[in-house]
Amino acid sequence: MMPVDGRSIVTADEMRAAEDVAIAGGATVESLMDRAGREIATAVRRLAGASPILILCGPGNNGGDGYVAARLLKEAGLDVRVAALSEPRTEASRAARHRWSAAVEPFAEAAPAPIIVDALFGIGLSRPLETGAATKFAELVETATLSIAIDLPSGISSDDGCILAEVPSFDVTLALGAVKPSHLLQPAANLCGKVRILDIGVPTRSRARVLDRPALTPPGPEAHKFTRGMVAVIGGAMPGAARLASLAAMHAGAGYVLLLGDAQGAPDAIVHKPFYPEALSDVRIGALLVGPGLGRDAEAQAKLDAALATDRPLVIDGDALHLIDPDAIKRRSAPVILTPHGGEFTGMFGRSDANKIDAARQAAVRSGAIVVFKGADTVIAAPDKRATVSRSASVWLSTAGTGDVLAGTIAAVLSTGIEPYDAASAGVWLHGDAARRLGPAFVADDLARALTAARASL
Ligand SMILES: NC(=O)C1=CN([C@@H]2O[C@H](COP(=O)(O)OP(=O)(O)OC[C@H]3O[C@@H](n4cnc5c(N)ncnc54)[C@H](OP(=O)(O)O)[C@@H]3O)[C@@H](O)[C@H]2O)[C@@H](O)CC1
Ligand SMILES: Nc1ncnc2c1ncn2[C@@H]1O[C@H](COP(=O)(O)OP(=O)(O)O)[C@@H](O)[C@H]1O
Ligand SMILES: [K+]
Repeated sequence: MMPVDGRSIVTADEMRAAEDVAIAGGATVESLMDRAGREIATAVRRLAGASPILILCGPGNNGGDGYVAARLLKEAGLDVRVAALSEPRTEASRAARHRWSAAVEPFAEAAPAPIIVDALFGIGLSRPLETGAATKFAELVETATLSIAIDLPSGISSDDGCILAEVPSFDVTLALGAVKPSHLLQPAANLCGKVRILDIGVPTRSRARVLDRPALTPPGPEAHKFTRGMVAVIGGAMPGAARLASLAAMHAGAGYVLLLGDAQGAPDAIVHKPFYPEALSDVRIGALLVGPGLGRDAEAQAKLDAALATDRPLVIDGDALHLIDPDAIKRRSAPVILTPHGGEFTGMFGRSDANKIDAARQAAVRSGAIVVFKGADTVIAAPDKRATVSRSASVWLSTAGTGDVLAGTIAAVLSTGIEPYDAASAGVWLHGDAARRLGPAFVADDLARALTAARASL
């Protein structure tokens, strides 16, 4: 059972293609199912101890995995029952069913059990479960003391984070071979519980990964405040937002933070001046941040235009995202990182039918910028189609000002000269780690200060 951080995210089609490569290399569907069933049995045994187990099997290969695991668990002496939604329909799952020597209970009549293993549907789910089956399924899962989904909780589609039927929430999901987008994308991700990967011997390839702890180095003995990274933050109509971003940049490790705007109440370490355009051409600026609390009037537009006209790496957030045209960003030669939440993203790029990973990728291609599409499932995407998805760090991030803190954090990492995609990813990780450290009901100011501990942990 492997943790998911840093691992590839694979769509259903990419998983099937990987399976085809394995089969072309001499494996068979039966041998893959045998390996998957063995890994599942080992994991379930570890999780379930000696408690009685009910395995729910569907008609496809997900069900086949369930029959194999049931047989192995029974051979190991555990109390295992199987209930099937319908007869197996694939050759491999029929063979697996055949080797299960005990009874198969009708799904509708299955009695509850302390441990429920859901092997109804995996990546092959094509429509919602029928109402009766969905109700029975929810009852069995909700009354269990431990519920384990094989590959995916049945009723969520693999690639877009959508829930097709009413799906109960699981304690553990065992992803076969690789995580799928719906293990990370909301709302489906919230039903998966703890996600662990089982190695089924099928190598996978993908341009998308789960966010991992970054490798940031501490300053060396030769460091001084400007080599550590200088961040300039442009203030505006709502000065608190730029102050929060500046505070975050300092606590995330910037060597020097210049706040061009109202700094009333900000720590003395933050250098502040009224905004003047020439300040932006200081070559020591490693990252310029514009947008938090900027306002949306002509003055705000003039500040944004001045920032765009520089050759400094730029983070664009908040109000500035409402003022900017994605095509104008593409004309810029210095790096740009955009940090929209859902509303800002739609305002800039329009509504998309693509899943959140592909929508972020398309936006990155269109703008030529790194796009940090925020939410409980933040996606970081690059114009070359790399994408990283963050697991939800803390639901308590849903409070005003945490986006300003993220923008300042990313600017601090970017100012050190790190590649923009890596800087955005590291910033999202630091932000999430600071939130995890704080627990419930923090405010954005606390979050900015907690970045010191997050940065120190690397
Ligand atoms: N990839 C790999 O490397 C490996 C994959 N493995 C495993 O295989 C799984 C994928 O197997 P799979 O393709 O057979 O799909 P699966 O999810 O079992 O269901 C498809 C069946 O369900 C049916 N059906 C769909 N929706 C329905 C509904 N609402 N209500 C009723 N029926 C519905 C659908 O019918 P159809 O849509 O064709 O009408 C079809 O008959 C994968 O998740 C993993 O567990 C491992 O064994 C080994 C290595
Ligand atoms: N429910 C949630 N779970 C996890 N993270 C969240 C949730 N809601 C918001 N966030 C995170 O909190 C931050 C909020 O940013 P944003 O909406 O721009 O806030 P603000 O504009 O008030 O600063 C983002 O980093 C986002 O990913
Ligand atoms: K399943």
